[in-house]
Amino acid sequence: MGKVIAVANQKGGVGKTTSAVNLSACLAYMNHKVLLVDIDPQGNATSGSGINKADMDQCVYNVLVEDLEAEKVCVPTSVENLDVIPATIQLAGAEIELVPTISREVRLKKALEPIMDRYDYVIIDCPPSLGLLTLNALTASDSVLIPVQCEYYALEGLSQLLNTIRLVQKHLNKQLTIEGVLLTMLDARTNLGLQVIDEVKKYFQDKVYQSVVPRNVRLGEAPSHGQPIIIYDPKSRGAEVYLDLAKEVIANGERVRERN
Ligand SMILES: Nc1ncnc2c1ncn2[C@@H]1O[C@H](COP(=O)(O)OP(=O)(O)OP(=O)(O)O)[C@@H](O)[C@H]1O
Ligand SMILES: [Mg+2]
Repeated sequence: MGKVIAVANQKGGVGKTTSAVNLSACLAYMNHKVLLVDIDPQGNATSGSGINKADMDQCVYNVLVEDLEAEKVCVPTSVENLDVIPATIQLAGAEIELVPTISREVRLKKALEPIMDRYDYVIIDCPPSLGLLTLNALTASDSVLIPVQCEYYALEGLSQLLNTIRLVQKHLNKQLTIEGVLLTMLDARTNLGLQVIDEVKKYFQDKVYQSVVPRNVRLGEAPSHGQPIIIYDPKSRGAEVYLDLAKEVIANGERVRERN
């Protein structure tokens, strides 16, 4: 049975999609079967993994709102072992349309159940909000990976996210844990970035990944070519760091299995 990891932070532009796409592609590159689920109406994880949104007449919206089987919208990517459940702008309506529906927070979890045994990892890219779409992701997940941008105000707003995680643990998904905190977009030339790393480590301690994602031009360019960094520029620093992150995620999973 695959492990489900939500990539979440309600703050916008902190590197959620970049991390979801590239962690997924690196896990797939390391021979794991991976499903990337885009539940952000912006659909950036969809286009970033090379899927043309204009070609899609169905997406995760139809799964969440109309009970379409997840496998009907699952598409392979040009990366071996990596499938995507895409999102298009149609999903923007779901946040409101789901409000009156039964079990509105468990729709994604239920939809993924029939295809879970096909994958080693399911990575969910969340929108920058703590609404019903993110709640669906947290309810469907074993753990949450939290990207934190190395900038002033980095920790601001995180208490809201942690609070939501606690509420989900209490009411919807007891199993949910914090997978890890990923520092992103570090500009190593500034002291500020290093200060933020210290501060985040003080707060989250051993939950912070050793891998820290630098600001890297190639990482910023890759989405416009519809390619994960491991394909776009496998020798770049960005590719190296996301491969290291994938190794940490795998190793952490093995440690947890040994403990249980
Ligand atoms: N390490 C990096 N180096 C350079 N550019 C980056 C890096 N990480 C992300 N970016 C760029 O920064 C922008 C925001 O990143 P991204 O889309 O991953 O954030 P997000 O948290 O998913 O945003 P949103 O909240 O809108 O969904 C994008 O243009 C992305 O290409
Ligand atoms: Mg995003």
